[in-house]
Formats: sequence, structure tokens, C-alpha cells
Amino acid sequence: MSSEPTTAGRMAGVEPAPGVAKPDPILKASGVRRSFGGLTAVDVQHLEVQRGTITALIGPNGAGKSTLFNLLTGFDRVDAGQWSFNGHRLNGVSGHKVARRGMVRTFQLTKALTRLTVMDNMLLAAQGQVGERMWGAFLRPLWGARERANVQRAEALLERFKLLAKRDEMAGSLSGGQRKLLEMARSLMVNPSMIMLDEPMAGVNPALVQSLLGHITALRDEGVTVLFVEHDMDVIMGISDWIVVLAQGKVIAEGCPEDIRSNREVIDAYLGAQHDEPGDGAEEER
Ligand SMILES: Nc1ncnc2c1ncn2[C@@H]1O[C@H](COP(=O)(O)OP(=O)(O)OP(=O)(O)O)[C@@H](O)[C@H]1O
Repeated sequence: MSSEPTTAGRMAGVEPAPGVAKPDPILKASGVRRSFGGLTAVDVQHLEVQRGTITALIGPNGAGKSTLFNLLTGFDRVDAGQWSFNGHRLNGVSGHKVARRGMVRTFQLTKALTRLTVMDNMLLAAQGQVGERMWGAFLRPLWGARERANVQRAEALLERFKLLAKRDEMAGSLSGGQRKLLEMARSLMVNPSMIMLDEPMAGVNPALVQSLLGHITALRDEGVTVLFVEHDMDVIMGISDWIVVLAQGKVIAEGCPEDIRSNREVIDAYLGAQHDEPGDGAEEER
């Protein structure tokens, strides 16, 4: 174990260039395109995600981040391209099967899920990906050996995410931050090797941000690969091992936080678009 390179060590020799090859990619995508009418939402020539890292996917509003997440996880169909996870092609594989292969994405609590208890949310997630076949899951007998194991796993995860006391409460009664914790806990029910988080800090009060950040880095340290979309630059710069910048559907830059911070193209495309006010960029709003 001592000869294992650290995360930073593994990324140290990687050139900060769009589409660059990684030493041990868990996810590889090539020529992935998706249009809506005349609008090309995603047009990624090549992208690799290094195993065991926290990789941020950033970009201005409408850059295609959520669409790319949906495509890679089987919740939307590509117009062209292929991608593989752990060396297996994922084209045409449905969302819940992608999850079973170890790549999960978090889902916001839908209205229906807020009316279930925290524990039921966890148990549904164990059946595959939440959002699909959820009612079908209830029709199956719940108390086999597998279900008991699921309850145990759910309890352990709820304890880890400090939600065990809430196990029998409706998910809808949780605060914004607790919902994010539940979304993360739920996605871990299938023991994934990669987790994709869509804006994990959105709507979270500052006191819980540190706790969420701690959970994300702990997952990485346990070997789970994390890919996340986020707008908060402090969060992005603080925990990312690698950052991929998307603009108008294309990867325009990649690199470690220091590379990205000083990348002129990123500042123009991302920060320029984020801050509508003309100025010298010295002031920080909000
Ligand atoms: N189902 C859809 N039908 C039509 N257009 C869509 C659809 N989904 C996304 N788009 C468009 O595709 C583009 C990319 O959207 P997407 O939501 O992927 O961007 P994003 O980077 O996640 O943005 P944000 O940061 O605002 O969430 C946008 O112009 C959006 O309006």
C-alpha cells in the first residue's frame, strides 16, 4: 500500500489540456454529442476521468453539464459517440443498469420521494436507481435476507451521514442540507465505484457545507471516484483534484485547480459569463 501514489501524485504528470489521457481512467468518452432542435448542448470530443479522484465539471449556465451527466448515466440518449466505464461500453445501457455497474448519480428528492420516510428512500435506492421502477420495488416481498442486509447497510449509511435519528421521518421534513446528505447516502446503497453529484452544495446552509465537503473527500479517500457539477468556486478550488471546464457543450480546458485559476480562456468563458457586470474582475460579489 505504501507504494501507491497519492491522488495528487497521480495527476501531477498529466498535461492540463482538453481531452488529455489519464494514467488510469475509470470513465472514457469520445465523440459524445447531443442536440435539442438546432442547439448543440453537448459536443465532447474526448474526456477521461481519473480513477480515485475528485473531478469537478464546471462551466457557465447552459454549458451542457447536466446533459452530459444524463447522457453518461443512461438517463438521456446520445446522438453520437461512445463511452465506457471500467473498460465496459455503456452505450444504450439504461440508468438503473449503469448504477448496478457501479456508476451512480444523485437525484434531487422528487415530490413523491419527499412523502416517503428516510429509510424507505434508502431501501428504494438499493433496488437500483431511484426514479425508475420505484413503485415496482414496493411490490416485491420486503423481508428476504437481501432486504435485511439492505436495512443494515441503510442504517450504517444513515449513521455515517448523521441521519439515523431521522430514519422514520418523511424525507420532505429534512432541511436543504440534510436532503443533500440523504441524496448522497442513497446513492451509496449500491456500493458504487463512481459517484456523480449534481450541485451537491446548492441550497445548503454554510454550517453544513463543511460537513458535505468532508463526506466527499472521505469517499475519495476510500477509493470512490467523484465527479461533481458545482458553481461555488471556493468549493471547486478547495476539494477538486482535477477540473474540467465545459463551455457551449465542449471541453475548453482541464487541469488542476492552479492551472484552471490562471487559464485565460476559462476566465473569459466562465467567469466572464458568470459576472455580467463589466469590470476588472477584482471585486467578489455576494
Ligand atoms: N430537454 C431539453 N430540451 C431542450 N433543450 C434542452 C434540454 N435539456 C437541456 N437543454 C438545453 O441544452 C443546453 C445545456 O443545458 P444543461 O442543463 O445541460 O446545462 P448546464 O451546464 O447543466 O446548465 P446549468 O448550470 O444552468 O444547470 C441549454 O441551452 C439547455 O437549455
